[in-house]
Amino acid sequence: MADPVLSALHAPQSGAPHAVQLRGVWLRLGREVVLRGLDLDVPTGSGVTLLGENGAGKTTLLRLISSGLKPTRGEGRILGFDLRDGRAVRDGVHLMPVDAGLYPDLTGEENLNFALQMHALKGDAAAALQRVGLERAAARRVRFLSAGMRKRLALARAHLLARPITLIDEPFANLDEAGRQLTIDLLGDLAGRGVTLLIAAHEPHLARQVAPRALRLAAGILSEDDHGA
Ligand SMILES: Nc1ncnc2c1ncn2[C@@H]1O[C@H](COP(=O)(O)OP(=O)(O)OP(=O)(O)O)[C@@H](O)[C@H]1O
Repeated sequence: MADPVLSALHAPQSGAPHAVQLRGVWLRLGREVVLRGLDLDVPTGSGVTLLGENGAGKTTLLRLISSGLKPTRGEGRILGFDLRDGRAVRDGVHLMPVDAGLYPDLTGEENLNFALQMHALKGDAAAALQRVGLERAAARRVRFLSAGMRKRLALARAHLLARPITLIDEPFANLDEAGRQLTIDLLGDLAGRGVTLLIAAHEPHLARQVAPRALRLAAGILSEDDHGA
């Protein structure tokens, strides 16, 4: 028998179709209940800035949307797929984690080409490295790059993959002024191409330039934030 909640989520919406839909999502990690009954609708092609204090659950929510964590309770659809269908969800979603999530023993260029291969995509890794000012890091192993250089490389990867849902955890950390502007340019470019962006950040004035809608996580509850601009 069809699950009534999932069926309702799957039903045509009156407005734009949604890239992300969550209904009554709870998530417990160890002894802690991090998410408490979240409802969320993110229209396809829109941008959301996710705010909240350290430990509020922003990373946890991004991991849930990317299928890296399963809800303890509740339902959801990501690009129309059941939230629990990890294989389908992962193909359409890219998560750039806060530590960049690169392979330290591969070079910059190898990291980009490997990511393209994993998604059966073609792309110009050399041009992507040039765009983020990392031409000279192309042949260097990631373990020898600085934190800011890794962040630039991870941004280049997110831009190159341009997955329909792109989740970015703290894109501005470790970056210099030019790197922050570059990040806004690259993420703005993705937004302009119709990518749905969710950005967890402590710099709402920067993130909201490309992901204007602000949501705040506090005590496991998600609410609209009109004061984050
Ligand atoms: N693997 C884990 N096991 C148990 N608890 C965890 C685990 N990962 C995270 N937590 C807890 O979940 C809560 C939310 O953490 P999360 O990393 O999602 O917060 P955040 O909003 O991203 O914080 P920050 O702004 O510091 O990056 C924290 O209290 C954290 O201790």
